[in-house]
Amino acid sequence: MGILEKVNYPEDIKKLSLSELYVLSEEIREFLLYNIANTGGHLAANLGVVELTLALLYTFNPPHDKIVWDVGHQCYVYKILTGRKEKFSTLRKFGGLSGFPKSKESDYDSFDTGHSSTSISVALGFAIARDLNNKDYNVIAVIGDGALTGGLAYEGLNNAGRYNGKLLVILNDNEMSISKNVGAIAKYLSQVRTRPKYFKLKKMADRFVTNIPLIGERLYDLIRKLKGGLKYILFPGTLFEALGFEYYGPIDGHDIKKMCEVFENVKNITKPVLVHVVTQKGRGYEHAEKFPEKYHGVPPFDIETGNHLIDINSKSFSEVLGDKLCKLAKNNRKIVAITAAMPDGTGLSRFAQIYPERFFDVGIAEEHAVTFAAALAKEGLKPFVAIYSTFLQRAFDQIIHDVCIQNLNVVFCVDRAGLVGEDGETHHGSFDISYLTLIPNLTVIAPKDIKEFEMMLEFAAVYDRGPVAIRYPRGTAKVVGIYNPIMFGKAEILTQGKDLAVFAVGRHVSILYDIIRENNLDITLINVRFLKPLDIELIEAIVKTHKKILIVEDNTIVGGLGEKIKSIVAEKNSSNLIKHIGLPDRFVQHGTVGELYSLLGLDRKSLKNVIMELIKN
Ligand SMILES: Cc1ncc(C[n+]2csc(CCOP(=O)(O)OP(=O)(O)O)c2C)c(N)n1
Ligand SMILES: CC(=O)[C@@H](O)[C@H](O)COP(=O)(O)O
Ligand SMILES: [Mg+2]
Repeated sequence: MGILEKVNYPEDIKKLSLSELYVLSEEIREFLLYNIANTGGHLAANLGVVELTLALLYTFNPPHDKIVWDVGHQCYVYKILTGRKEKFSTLRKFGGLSGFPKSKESDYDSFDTGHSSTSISVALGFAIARDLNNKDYNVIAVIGDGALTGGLAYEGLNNAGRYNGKLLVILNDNEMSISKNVGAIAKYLSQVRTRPKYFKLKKMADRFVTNIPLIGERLYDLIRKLKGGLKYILFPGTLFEALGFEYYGPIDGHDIKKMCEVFENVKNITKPVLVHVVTQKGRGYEHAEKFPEKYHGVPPFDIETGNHLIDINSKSFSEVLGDKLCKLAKNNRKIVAITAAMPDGTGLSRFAQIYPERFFDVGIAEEHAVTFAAALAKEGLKPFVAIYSTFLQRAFDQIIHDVCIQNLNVVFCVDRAGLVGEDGETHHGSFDISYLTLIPNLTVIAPKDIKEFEMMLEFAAVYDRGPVAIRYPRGTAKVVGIYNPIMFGKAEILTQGKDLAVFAVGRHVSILYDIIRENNLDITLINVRFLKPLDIELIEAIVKTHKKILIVEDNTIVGGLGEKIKSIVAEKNSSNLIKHIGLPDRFVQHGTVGELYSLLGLDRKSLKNVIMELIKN
C-alpha cells in the first residue's frame, strides 16, 4: 500500500502527480476488496467510483465544499480519503463506521443519506443557503443513473433548472441500478453514451449557429428568432439542457485527467451544470465486473472464488415470496408483480423470467409503484407490490390516497420489516406496523415463519375485500411447525398456560415458542397474525384470564401492537400487569441483528429473563 499509506485527507491527494493518482486508484481497489471481503458491504458501486472520487477530491475542497452522495452506498472511497482509512475495518459493524454518509461521523459527510434520489434537492438547498448566507463554496451532487429513475430527482432538477448560481450535478452512469437499470431515461442515457459522435456534431452545430454572420437587419432578426430553435431542430438538445442545465459529457469516469479538467472548467459557472460520467460498476474485480448485481451489496466473501461466506440453511422470506408467487400466478392470470428496482432483493427475479409480461420493475419509484398498482387493481388485476418496509415509507400517501380510500385489492409484500442489521438507521423497517395499521381498509398481517408466509400469500391472493399488507423480516425465521388455518382477523394460540400471556409478532413468535417449550413454562403464547384488524375478542378474553401480559414486537413502541393492546386493556379498566418490549422511540444504529436485539432486549436471552422475572412474582 505505498501511496495509500501516506494519503489520509484530500490535501494529500492534491500533492500527487497524475501517475501517482492512478497507482493510488489501484491501491484503493485492493484496500476495498480486502476490507469488504471481511465486513461485507456495497462493493461494486465503490469499485466503480474510485477515479471519480479522486478527481472530485483533487478539484474540490470538502468539507468547505459540499459533496452530496446520492443513496450514499458508494461513499466508501470518499470515507477512506477523508480521514477514516484507519477505521475502515469497522465498516457497518456495531459501533463502527456507517456504510452511508453520516454527518455525526465526520464533517466531510455533508448530508445523511441511504434512501435514493435526494441529492439534487439537497444540493440545491445547500446552494441557496450559501447565497442567502453570503458564503462561497461549491456544491456537488453525485447521483447514479439508478437514482435518476426516482421521481424526487426530477423534482430537484425541475426546481434547480431555474436557479442562477453555482450548482454541479455529476451523473454517475454505469448502466446499473442494483440490477440492470430500466426505463425510458436509462434508454435515453444509453443513446447519449453510444452516440458520442452525434453529440460532438451537435456541439459543432451550436458553434455554427452562434457564429452565423449577421447580414442585414431582417436576416439578423430572423436568425435571432431562429437561433435558439435552430440548433434544437437540427440536433435536439440533451434532456438536461432542456431542463436548464449546462450539459458536459459523456466523459470517461475512469479518466482522472479528463475529469479534473472538466470539473476545473465548470466549477465557477454560475448556473446549474450537469457532468455526465460513464463508469463501470465493479471495475477491477473480475467477479463484480461480470455480475455487478451480485456484488452490489455483499456479505463477507472469498476474494479468490467470489463465493459468499454465509451459511444459508433455510429459505429467506424473499425467496419464498418469489417461489410462491410463481405458483399462484400459474393458476391466476390476474396476478402481476411489481418491484421498485429490487427484483433480486425482493425475490421476484424468477417471476420476472417466467412471467415477463406480468412483471414490472418500475425503477426506484415506490410512489409510482403503488399508484400504478392501484390502477391495475381497479381494472381487475391482482398486483403484488414487493417493497422493503423502509422504502415503502416513501409511498405512504399513495397507499392511503390511491389504494385504501378506494379499497382496492392490492397486496403489499412489505419485506425487511423490523431490524435489518448492518445498513442501520436509514434501512431498518422500524415503523411499518405503526404507519400501516393507522390506515382504514388496510388489512395488515405478519407470518411467524416461511410456511405461514406461504399460507398468508395464498390468503391474500384470494382475498377480494380490499388491500392487504404482509410484513416479514430480512432473511428467515425458525420454523415453528404448528399451523392453524388463516382466518380473517383471528390470532393463533400456540401454547396455553396460566402464568403469563405473551403476544408476539413475526419472527419473535418462534423465539418465544422455543423459550416456553425448552423451559416447560405454563404460558399462553399468541401469534398475533392480524395486526389489523386485531383479534379483539381473543385479546379481551386473555385480559380476563391472565393477570400478566407480555407484548413483543420488532417495531417502534410508538403506535405499534403494544399500544393497541394496552388501550384495549385500559378501556376495560382492567388492572393487568403489562410489559411491552419493542423498538425504542429513537433511531437504531447499525450492527448485526443479533447485536441490536440484545442491545434492545429483543434477543432470546433477554426475553427469557423478562419472562422468568414476570412469572416469578
Ligand atoms: C428509496 C430507495 N429505494 C430503493 C433503494 C435501494 N437501492 C439502493 S442503491 C440502488 C441502486 C442505485 O443505483 P445507482 O444510483 O445507479 O447507483 P450504482 O449502485 O449503480 O452506483 C437501489 C435500488 C434505496 N436505497 N432507496
Ligand atoms: C443501498 C441500499 O439501499 C441497498 O443496496 C440495500 O443495502 C439492500 O439491502 P439488502 O441487502 O437487505 O437487500
Ligand atoms: Mg448506476
